[in-house]
Amino acid sequence: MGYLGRKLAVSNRLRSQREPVALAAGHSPLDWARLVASKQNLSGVPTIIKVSKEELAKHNKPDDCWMCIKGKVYNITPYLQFHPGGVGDLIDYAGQDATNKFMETHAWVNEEALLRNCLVGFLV
Ligand code: HEM
Repeated sequence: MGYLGRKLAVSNRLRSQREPVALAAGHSPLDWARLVASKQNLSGVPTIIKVSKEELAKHNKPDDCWMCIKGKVYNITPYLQFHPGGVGDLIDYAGQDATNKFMETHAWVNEEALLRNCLVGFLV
């Protein structure tokens, strides 16, 4: 099975087990893409920083939510309402390294591109 076939198989498996998530008006993937294209800094920090595990752990609330994926720490707060998988699943990983869960769920998702405006820095 090729890449797209695999993506479809995993995607269908996830969908068959879940109710589709209703995204609020103005929070479609296209709306998020527009925000990314605007190049607005959504990270909450003026410049990229080094983040310790302890610091990461402090940002564990919806209105102050950092998450590490593949060594990069992102401010997920602006993205929460846009996540096609819903807020609930995402918030479980607030202040944590979500790499394993992310890869299990949707290895095909390009988080570096989607979250480039949300980059806080690097986990050290
Ligand atoms: C913060 C980084 C994340 C980003 C940028 C992200 C992005 C996305 C995107 C773009 C989709 C749609 C994928 C597709 O249809 O092909 C999706 C779906 C999903 N995400 Fe995430 N995700 C993130 C983290 C997580 C985490 C940590 C979980 C934990 C469980 C999760 C759970 C899900 C689920 C279950 C779906 C499937 C929703 C469905 O098809 O009904 N995601 N995510």
